[in-house]
This record gives sequence, structure tokens and C-alpha cells, in this order.
Amino acid sequence: MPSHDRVIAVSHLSKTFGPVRAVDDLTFEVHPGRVTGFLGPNGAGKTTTLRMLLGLVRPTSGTATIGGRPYHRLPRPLRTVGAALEASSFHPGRTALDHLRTYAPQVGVPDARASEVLDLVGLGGAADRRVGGFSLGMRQRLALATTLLGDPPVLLLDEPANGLDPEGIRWLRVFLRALAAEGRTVLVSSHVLSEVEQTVDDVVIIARGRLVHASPLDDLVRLARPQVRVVSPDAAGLTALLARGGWTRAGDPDATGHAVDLVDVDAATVGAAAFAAGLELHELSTRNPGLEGLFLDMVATPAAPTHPEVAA
Ligand SMILES: Nc1ncnc2c1ncn2[C@@H]1O[C@H](COP(=O)(O)OP(=O)(O)OP(=O)(O)O)[C@@H](O)[C@H]1O
Repeated sequence: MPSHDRVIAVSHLSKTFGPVRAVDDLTFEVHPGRVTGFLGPNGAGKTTTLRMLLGLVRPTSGTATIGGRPYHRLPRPLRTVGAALEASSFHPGRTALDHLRTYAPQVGVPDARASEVLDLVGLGGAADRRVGGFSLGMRQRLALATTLLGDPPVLLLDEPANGLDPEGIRWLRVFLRALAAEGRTVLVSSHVLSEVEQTVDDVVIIARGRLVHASPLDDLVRLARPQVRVVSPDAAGLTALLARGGWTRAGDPDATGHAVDLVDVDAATVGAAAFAAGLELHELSTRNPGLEGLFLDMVATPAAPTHPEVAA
């Protein structure tokens, strides 16, 4: 299958449920050969987006496609997309093997594939046990096995790490990375960045149905580096100090040139250089949000709008 057939594309996608704008003009792409984290707090609109990708919810506007087609236009959808939206919807009386054998004909694969995928997810030894007695972690593995029945090149996994212990999370990380290394497109939702931080190559972050950030994880890590804020009343002196130091600015300088944020340098080094240059500083501070802190800042509910005319 050509690699563009594995691209997930969401374009100006919106969904309203009555008064609730669950997904709001969302645009992003997910590429093959990479694990992409689809991140946002509870209620951000992740599941609704995944459901629209799977044709289970009709968009209010915009498109959600796989290989350029909406799900219902895929020639062999169950062989193209493996999706696990809920880990709890198993018939409790069925064994793991029976569960998979029930799906095998729908997907169009032989019964033998059921045992194969159970082995793949490390549940071979529990094939004949009833699913009702499975732990949440085992259910997650069984859900993953179900998605793999048709050997699909695209995987949509809703919170697959939920309920896994640290060992299970490590196992999942290795497993998902191997699936991506085979050239698959792997989209994994989570509301906790730290849970998937070591698994994903790319991140798509949403909040309140809207896109907040999309980039390789490395770019986000760079944004999360400690920053040193330097403020001086002497804009020209500050510019000269920065030129001599050769430090990297975190973003654009403010319009006045009196304040800058620097990365890859510590406050002591900047302070010493300013002292040596006789440059007056009004602020020299370090901010270290860390990756999770940056994520939480990004998805934080904006402060309620103020109404100065009321407050006055
Ligand atoms: N069928 C529905 N009818 C009405 N509102 C819905 C429906 N499905 C989702 N919503 C609302 O849309 C918003 C987004 O929900 P969604 O489940 O997509 O978020 P999520 O990011 O997956 O959250 P979580 O991490 O809690 O699963 C929420 O406010 C939710 O209550």
C-alpha cells in the first residue's frame, strides 16, 4: 500500500452536540512510520474526532479521511484501519480466543489469525480464559489484538495505556514503536503527556475541541527547556550583551527590546556577563515548565474574560 494511503487527514473538522462544540475547526495530519500522540484533557474532543475518522459520528462540517477517503469509502476498511475505542466492551462469558474468532470472519481472516494476534500481544497463555476475569491491562491487550486481526496499516487507539501498570506501559511502548517501524500509521490518544512521552514521535494537542499544538515531540521538548528572562531598561545594551554572549532566544523579542527569553544558558552566566558589561538589569529569572508543565499550560482553560466596565 503506498504511504499516502496511510495518511490520516483531519481538515476543518467540527462537531456540535446541541450546545456543545465537541470538535471545533480541527486540522492536522498523521503520517505513517511514526507514533503520534493525540493529546488533550478529558472532554477535549479526542474520542469524538476518532469516532468521526471511523464514520461512527457524522461531522457537522469538515472532513476526516484515511488515505484521502472517508472511512465508509475505504475499499476494505477492516483491513485498512484497526481501531480500539473501548477496552470494556467484551462479552464477559467468552474466552479471549472465542472473542477474536467471532471477529475473524467479519475482518475476512482465517480463524488461525486469532491465535496469532493473541501471541503477538502476549496473551497466548490466556487464550482459553474468560474475558470476564481479565484485568484492565489484559483487556487493553485483547483490544489491541482485535485491532491487529486484519493486519491493518493504520491504527487508532483510544487511551491504550489506560489501566496498564508500568511494566504494561513499557511493553506497549515497545510494541507500538515496532508497529510504526513496520511502516504503520499509529495514532494513540491520551490525556496525560507523560504516559506517552517516551512512545510518540509526533504530538497533536487539542483542548476544548481546538488544535493547540502539532509538531514532532522534539520541538515540544525544545519549547519546554528552561528559559532565562532578562529585562533591562537599556535596550541597546541588552542587544549588545546578547550578541557577545551568542545565546539563543526562546521566541521573538518584545517590541521594546527591553525583555528577552533565552535558552541554553543559565541565569548566573547572563548575570555575570551583564555585571561585567555594566548593564543595568531589572529582571533576571529562570522559568522551567518541564514538558508536562508546558502541556498543562497549553491546555489550561483560558481565564474568564474580564469586564472592566463592570469591575470599574
Ligand atoms: N454523543 C454525545 N452527545 C452529547 N455530547 C457529547 C457526545 N459525545 C461527546 N460529547 C461531548 O463532547 C465533548 C468532547 O467529548 P470527547 O469524549 O470527544 O472528549 P475526549 O477528549 O475523548 O475526553 P475523554 O478523555 O474524557 O474521553 C465533551 O463535552 C462531551 O461531553
